[in-house]
Amino acid sequence: MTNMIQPQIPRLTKTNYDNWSIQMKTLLGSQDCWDIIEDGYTEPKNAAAEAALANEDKKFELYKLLESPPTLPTSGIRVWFEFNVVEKMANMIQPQIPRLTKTNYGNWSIQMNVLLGSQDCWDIIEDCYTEPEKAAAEITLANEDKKEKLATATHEEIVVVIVEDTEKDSEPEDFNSPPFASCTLSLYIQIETMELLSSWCSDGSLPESYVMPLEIRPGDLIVPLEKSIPVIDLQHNDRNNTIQQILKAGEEFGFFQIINHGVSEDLMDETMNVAEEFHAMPGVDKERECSKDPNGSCKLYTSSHVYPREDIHLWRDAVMHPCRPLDQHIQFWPENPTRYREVVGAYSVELWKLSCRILELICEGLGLNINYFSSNDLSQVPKILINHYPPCPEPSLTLGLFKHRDPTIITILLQGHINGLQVLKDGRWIGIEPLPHAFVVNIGFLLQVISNGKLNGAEHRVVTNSRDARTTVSFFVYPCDDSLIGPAKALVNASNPAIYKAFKFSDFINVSILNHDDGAFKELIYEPTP
Ligand SMILES: O=C(O)CCC(=O)C(=O)O
Ligand SMILES: [Fe+2]
Repeated sequence: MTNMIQPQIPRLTKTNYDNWSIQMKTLLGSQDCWDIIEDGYTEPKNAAAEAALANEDKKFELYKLLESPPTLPTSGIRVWFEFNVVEKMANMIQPQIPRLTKTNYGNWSIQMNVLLGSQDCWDIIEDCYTEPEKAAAEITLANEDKKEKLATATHEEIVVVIVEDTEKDSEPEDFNSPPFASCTLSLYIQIETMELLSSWCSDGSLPESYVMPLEIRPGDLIVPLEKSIPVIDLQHNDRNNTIQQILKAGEEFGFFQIINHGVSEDLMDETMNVAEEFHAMPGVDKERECSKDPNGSCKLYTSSHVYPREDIHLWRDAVMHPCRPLDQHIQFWPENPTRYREVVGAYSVELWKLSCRILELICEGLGLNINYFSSNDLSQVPKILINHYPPCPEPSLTLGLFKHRDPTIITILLQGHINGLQVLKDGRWIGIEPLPHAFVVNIGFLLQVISNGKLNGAEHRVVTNSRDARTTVSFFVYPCDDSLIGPAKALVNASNPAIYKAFKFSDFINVSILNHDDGAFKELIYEPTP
C-alpha cells in the first residue's frame, strides 16, 4: 500500500521491524489510513509470524501455507490474498459489503471503490489490488473448495500475506515455485481470529478481551424484574385505549410488551426451537449455511459486526438476514436446521403484519396519516436477527450487548423464557420480565426522530448468566437505505420546532454500527443557533 504513496519504502526484514513500522505509520498516517490498518494488525507475537520474521526461508513456507489451505493457521474468516485486506478494510467502514466471488468482480469493485473512496482510501488500495486475471489471484478465486476450507479451518491465528508483483524488482528471486515465482513477501498481517463464541466458550474461561471496564460492568447487582414495563393487550376492543397505552409506554419507557397479538403460539415456539437448533450446530455448519448468498446478505458473526475493530468483545453470537420480500431472500437463508426456511419464513410474514399493525396504531396516536411509512418513501425492509448468549462463567464482568438504542423504526423481540434484557429508565437498569408468548416491542431511534422526540428510543443492554444459554429473535423494522429520516412535517411547527436534523438512513447506520456509545445519536440533535 505504501508503495503507491511513496515508492521508496523500506522492506520488512528480520531485523528492521521497529524502524519499518515507524516509517509505515508515518507514511500511512499522513494519508489518514493508519488507524484503519492498526486495528487489523497485531504485534507479531504469534508463532507462525515470529518464525517468518526470524527466518527468511520461512517466508516460502508462508506461501506454501496459502497453497495448502487446510494447514493455514486461520479460523473463520475468509482469507485470500490481498482481496481479503480490501474486504477487511471495507468491513471496518461499512459492514454490509458484498463478498468477492468468481462472478461479481465488476460490481464488487465499483462498490468497494465507492465505499473506500468515501474514506479517501481507494487510491491507496487500487495499486495494491491485483486484477483477478493474474495467476495467483485466479487460482484462489477459481477454486471454491479452497475458499470453503479457508473459511472453515479452525486454527488459532490467521496470517494474511500480501503478495506483490515484483517483476520489476531488482532483488534476486528465490521463490521459484509457481504460482508465486514473481511474488515476494512485502508485508504480512496477523489478524485476530473471529471464532464463534459458542465454539469455545464451554472451556469455562472469560478471556481478558471480554472483561468490560468497571463503569459498564453489570456487577453483582440484582436488577429487579419490573412489572412496570407496560403489558398491552392488542385484543382490547377499545382501539383508542390501545393507542393511548402504546403512546404512553413509548414515551415513558420506549418499551412495552404485547399479548394477544395474533401470532400463533406454536409458530413462536417453533421459531425459538429452530433458532436454538441453529446456534447449537457446529461452527463449520453455521458458516456453510450462512454463505449461500455471494453478496453476503446472510451474516454470521460473533460479538458485533465489527469484531476485528473491537477492543472488548461481547458474549454473543448472531446471525442476521433480510426477510422481505421473502422470495428475494429465502433462498440465501440457512437450509439447516431442516425446517429453518419454512418456520422462519412463516414467522417473518406474521411479524411483518404485526409490525405494520403496531406502526399504524402509533401513527394514529401521533396524529400522522396511518400510511405515513408506506407513503413517505419509508418503505420498510425488515431483518431477522437471531442472538445467542451462551452461559457465561463470569456474568458480572461482561455483557451480551452494550447499552444501545436500536437503529430501527421499531423492533419486535421474541425473548424466550430466560432473563437478560434490561432497559435504562431514569438512570436505573430495569429487567424486562419474560412473559410466555408475549413480544417485547421497543421504539427505535429512527421513530424517536420521526416523532420529534415524543417517543423514546430507549437505551437497553443484555446481561448474561452462568446457568442458561439464552436465544432471542429480533425483528428489526428498518427503512430502505436511501430513506431520508427526520421529524415528520406534521409534527413540527413554529412552537414545536424540529429537534433533529434530517439524515439519510444509510449514512446513519454505518456510523451507528461502529459506535456503540451515544455519539452517533447526539450528532443528530440540533444545536440551537444563537
Ligand atoms: O437479546 C435481547 O434480549 C435484545 C437484543 C437487542 O437488543 C438487539 O438485538 O438489538
Ligand atoms: Fe436492541
